[in-house]
Amino acid sequence: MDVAVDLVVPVKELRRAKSRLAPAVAGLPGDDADREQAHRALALALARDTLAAARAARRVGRLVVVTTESAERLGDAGEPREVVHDDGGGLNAAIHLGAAHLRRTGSRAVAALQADLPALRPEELDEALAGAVALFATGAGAAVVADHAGTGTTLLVAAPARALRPRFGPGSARAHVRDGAVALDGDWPGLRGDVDTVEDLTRARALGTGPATADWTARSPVGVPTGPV
Ligand SMILES: Nc1nc2c(ncn2[C@@H]2O[C@H](COP(=O)(O)OP(=O)(O)OP(=O)(O)O)[C@@H](O)[C@H]2O)c(=O)[nH]1
Ligand SMILES: C=C(OP(=O)(O)O)C(=O)O
Repeated sequence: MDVAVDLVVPVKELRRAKSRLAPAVAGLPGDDADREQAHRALALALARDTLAAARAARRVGRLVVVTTESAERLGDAGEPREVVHDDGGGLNAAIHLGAAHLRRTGSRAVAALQADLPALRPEELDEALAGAVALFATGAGAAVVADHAGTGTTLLVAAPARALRPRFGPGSARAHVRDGAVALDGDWPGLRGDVDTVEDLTRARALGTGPATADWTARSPVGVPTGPV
């Protein structure tokens, strides 16, 4: 196996996650509790598909999830991964916790991957990680993959000798580049396809999502346009 990079995936507490996706469940039948349940199920489906694709990537070594959710909820029992408890400090703090956990016991390059990439394909992640490792060989300290809009970050990779220094949040792609990360080019629509809004979910469906998100949309069609993107 061509292992090169250890991965941190932050997964927010499901009942607080993906608030911008509320319109996807607003028209569903039932009461508020039913819609909240469907909203949590959608956030979980996005994370499960992301984690399954990441686990299938050949270049991913250890995979650490930082979350308050249970490991069993987040995927198949057979998927090897470690879980670090989120201490409630927010997204960048969660990534710091995961990276520190990895670096205490390892010396590989470390990356942070967002957990809302339901159309991610393992080959895309492998290509991006290979691109980052090639850059490190030329002296770069970090590499970044911007989201489909070009403003956010879906993947941040740090060379073995450098701290990860996550600056996730609005405008994070530019913040990571300002901090020395090199932006990776690549035709990786699934890797760049973070799902924050119903429009993003429609785009991801057109690319083809993993089974958890496909199952959610099949069972909860209201609020998710089914026409051409
Ligand atoms: N562990 C952890 N993960 C987080 C936290 N905040 C965001 N994330 C994760 O970071 C990634 C990107 O998060 P956002 O798109 O900002 O997600 P969000 O806060 O759930 O979405 P909105 O409520 O719509 O802003 C997703 O994988 C989230 O699960 C946090 O406080 N802790
Ligand atoms: C947290 C980020 O983005 P979003 O909230 O748009 O997913 C980011 O891109 O750094």
